Amino acid sequence: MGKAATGSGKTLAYGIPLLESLVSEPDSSKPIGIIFTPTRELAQQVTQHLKKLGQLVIKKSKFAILPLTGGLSIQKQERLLKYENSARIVVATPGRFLELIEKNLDLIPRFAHINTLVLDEADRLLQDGHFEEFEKILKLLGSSRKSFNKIGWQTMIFSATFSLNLFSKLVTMSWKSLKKDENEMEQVLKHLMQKIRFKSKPVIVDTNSEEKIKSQIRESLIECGPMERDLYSYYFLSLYPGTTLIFCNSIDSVKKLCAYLNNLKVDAFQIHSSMTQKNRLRNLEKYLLRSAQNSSQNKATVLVASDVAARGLDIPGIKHVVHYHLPRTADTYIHRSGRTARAGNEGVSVMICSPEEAMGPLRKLRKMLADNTVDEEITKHKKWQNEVPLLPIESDIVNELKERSTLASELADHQLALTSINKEDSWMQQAAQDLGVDIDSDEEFADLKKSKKQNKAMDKTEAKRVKAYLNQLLSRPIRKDRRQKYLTGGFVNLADNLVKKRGHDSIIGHAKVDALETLKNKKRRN
Ligand SMILES: Nc1ncnc2c1ncn2[C@@H]1O[C@H](COP(=O)(O)OP(=O)(O)OP(=O)(O)O)[C@@H](O)[C@H]1O
Repeated sequence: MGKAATGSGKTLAYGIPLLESLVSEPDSSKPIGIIFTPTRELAQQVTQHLKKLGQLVIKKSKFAILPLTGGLSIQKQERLLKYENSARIVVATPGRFLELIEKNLDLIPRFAHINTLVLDEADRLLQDGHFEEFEKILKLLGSSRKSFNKIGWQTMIFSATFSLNLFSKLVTMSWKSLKKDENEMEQVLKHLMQKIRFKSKPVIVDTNSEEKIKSQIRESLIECGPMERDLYSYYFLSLYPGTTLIFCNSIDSVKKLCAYLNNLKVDAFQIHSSMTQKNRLRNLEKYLLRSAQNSSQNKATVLVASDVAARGLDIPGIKHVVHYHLPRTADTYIHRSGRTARAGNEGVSVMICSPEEAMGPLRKLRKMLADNTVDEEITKHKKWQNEVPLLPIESDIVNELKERSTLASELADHQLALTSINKEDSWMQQAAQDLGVDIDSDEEFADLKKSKKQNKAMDKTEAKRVKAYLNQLLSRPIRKDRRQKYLTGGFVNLADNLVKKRGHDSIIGHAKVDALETLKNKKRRN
């Protein structure tokens, strides 16, 4: 059982021994190990990671390390499984793996030969509803294995978090139900022993028993009204460009925020579970590519994501993680934040929350993340606000951004309403065609369509006008302290900064700033 901070290299901790086995048994076609991951993207990433590491030694088959995940063609996966020397190491999501072995029972004895079973992000299995498929797989492989009298395989489980408390819902959980962390590991072990049926107590390698959020992550907080999250996200991106990952709690918010940012000419891509797998992977690729182009120009590149991207993803160069909504549980907060500050780097994690959230869920979150090693007395008197510094907000810049933000938001609502109407329309057309009904002659259908359009979307000319006006606003540079009349007046000589290309790339009159440095300086002053 391996526990280590996010981004510390757990993949290779299990990957290297697996590859070693592969190299030491090059001529056998027997599977060596199965790695289970909770998401499809993570399975693809682990496959790439291991393939890269093994490229010089794995020569027998391109498919020796094979990802088997949902969302991609099962027929193709069935075909690849038949190739010689393929699937020596399988990286799978439990659902698809179960589907494959239930469909083709010959695969059960084949995979029952493995020596190693790895569960990445294993603590997810402790959560309700995540275990059934995995349990079925264990049963099928286990009973087949008995028939050829093999001793058990080695089970390795990994995560950055192993704690039952961390799964409690931050919104509904009461203060009293927060248990102290004593014997927490024991509780988790008991739980896992029942579920995974370890033969004996597992060896635990815990590289960070005290720290819950790694010290290379600078956390921070933006407090704003519940309807101002868009505006403050835009503010953050305008002031601190760089590769950023923004997490939202709902798919609708992901779609809206992505459209909103694109309207503001910020390069934003989205990823959420209701997209097709191909589009999810394509958007991740586009994000990586654009981020590489933009970082040389100091421009923001954003991935707006639901929690499908919270665990395990290793995207190089993410400087900032923004929690557009507070996550629902503390484990999600740790994993989301861990998408930055990877492989020894530093990074920033910013929570955007309303004052109401700050009084409830945020306080609970901070309590759960509090360092257990700190003297009880000190912790008791330590104000939770001190633990998460507020990000300094410059109200004149926020005011500058307000009008464009409102327009971009209206336009995004309009765009999303149009998309959903169009989708419904094509669905209705199809249904009508199937039933042999002429949809245009049906007044009820036409009225319904009309009222929906009136409720959600602007009319065409209005949308055009808003877009044109927004673009006009966007063509004007943002200026710090617009009250300063002349570029050469005031404390900061704006003209001089402009000529010498000093200062901020998109906010005239502002110094170049870096979120990480700002927070480091703030902490020093505190
Ligand atoms: N010894 C090393 N030296 C330098 N970089 C490393 C080393 N080991 C791993 N890395 C790199 O560190 C990054 C993070 O590794 P990995 O994705 O395995 O982290 P993790 O611990 O699984 O994180 P998470 O808990 O978020 O899944 C990867 O890009 C990996 O290539």
